[in-house]
Amino acid sequence: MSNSNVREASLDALLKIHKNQTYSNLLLNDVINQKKLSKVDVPLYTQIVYGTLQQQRYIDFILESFSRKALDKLEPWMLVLLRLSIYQLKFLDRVPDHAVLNEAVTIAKQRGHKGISGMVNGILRSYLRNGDPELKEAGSPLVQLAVKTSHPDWMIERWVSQYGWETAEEVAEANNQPPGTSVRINPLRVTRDEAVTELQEEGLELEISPLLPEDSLRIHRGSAAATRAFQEGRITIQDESSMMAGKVLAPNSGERILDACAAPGGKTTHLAEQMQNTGEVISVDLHEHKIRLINQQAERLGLTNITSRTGDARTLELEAAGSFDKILVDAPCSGLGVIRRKPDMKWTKQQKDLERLVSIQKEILQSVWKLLKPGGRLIYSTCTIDKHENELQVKRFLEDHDDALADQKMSDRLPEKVKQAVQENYMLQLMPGKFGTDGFFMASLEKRSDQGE
Ligand SMILES: C[S@@+](CC[C@H](N)C(=O)[O-])C[C@H]1O[C@@H](n2cnc3c(N)ncnc32)[C@H](O)[C@@H]1O
Repeated sequence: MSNSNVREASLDALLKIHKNQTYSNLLLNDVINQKKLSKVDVPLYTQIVYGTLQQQRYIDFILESFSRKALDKLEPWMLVLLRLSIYQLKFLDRVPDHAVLNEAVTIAKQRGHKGISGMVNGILRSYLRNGDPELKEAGSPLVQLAVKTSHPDWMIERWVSQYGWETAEEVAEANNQPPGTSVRINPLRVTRDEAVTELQEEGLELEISPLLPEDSLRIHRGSAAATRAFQEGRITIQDESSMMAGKVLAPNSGERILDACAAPGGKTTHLAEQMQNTGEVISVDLHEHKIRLINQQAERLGLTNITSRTGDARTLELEAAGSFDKILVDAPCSGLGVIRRKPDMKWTKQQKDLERLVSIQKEILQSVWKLLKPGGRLIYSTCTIDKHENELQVKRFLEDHDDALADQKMSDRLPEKVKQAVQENYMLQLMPGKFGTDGFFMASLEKRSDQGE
């Protein structure tokens, strides 16, 4: 397939995302599964689609200074074509400028009329002649940072107010870096060293995780999902930050565990593995269609100690009070810690979504707390970095619940390297990229055992 077909496919994909018909993380699987592109074309396609989404704000800043028409007045396909062309001219060294220009003009001729192709040609040539506009033209220092790192103003504003300028900038820069892939080893089927040998024999380049050396491998080259080790349940693709939630909950063999927000089952299966396929993990998710995903993972990994069911964790009355040894609440959240995996989130997420999520998280925590045994442990986790969803949520919960205690020993169950990110001994806030992981939060709470006795 030629590069021009890759660009057509990228244009179609970005147009679908632009019209809110799909999400970036689903697209790639679609294109590969439906064999729309050959294997060799996938890296360029991925780079153009993800890169254009990642840099959209900066690209629009460039386009605004060269287009006579306001960008929202352009036909969507033309805007998307201009964006992906500017992306290649500015950020992709591997494609020569004249090739980008020629193909953009050809596509514009095919999809539009002569006037449109002339406009596309004019805008791209002006950019090549004049280069980037001055960043200070973007506005205040905050807006300049938002444009430079290609984020919406509200996200930058929120991070600056919650963490200060320096961290906000680090987070925003990290969000534009490619995400890593790590895998969790299924200890019921394979040792770490056996997994290393097998994956290397399949051609993967990897290293033993510096954070969780017994449990995880970082994959630097090759597709973990395509390996026999994955298909036959010897490994699971999971970020190391998520593995830490399972390590911190630390379920024992024979225990009864609730995973209150469980789909697609990444953490449920980790808990079940740690329990040596004994005891019971009750895995609940609000969405019926996602229960299938948990079951598929359990089957793939050979786990029979998981019971999955649909349910609303805000009103879980299916279980007797105090009937679980440990509970995981991996709550629905804004996902602001995983932007590098889903760059379109920058343009689809809205600030008002966060308020709604904070109240859902609060309701879930309150409801499942009743189900925890006295002396039991609850881990609350999210893949966001927003303080309202994280530390403020947990602190308020502790204030409102006399029988809840901050687990001061959480650090003992964490990798040495991340302990510097522990707050007040019972909360961990990982920032995106800082330790090579996603942005992730967890807090460990214990239920008093001396109440009501
Ligand atoms: C962060 S994801 C969980 C990821 C999962 N723990 C894993 O590691 O694979 C949050 C999940 O919560 C579910 N959810 C949202 N609202 C819920 C509710 N009220 N009760 C139960 N599950 C809910 C969503 O469907 C979503 O699958």
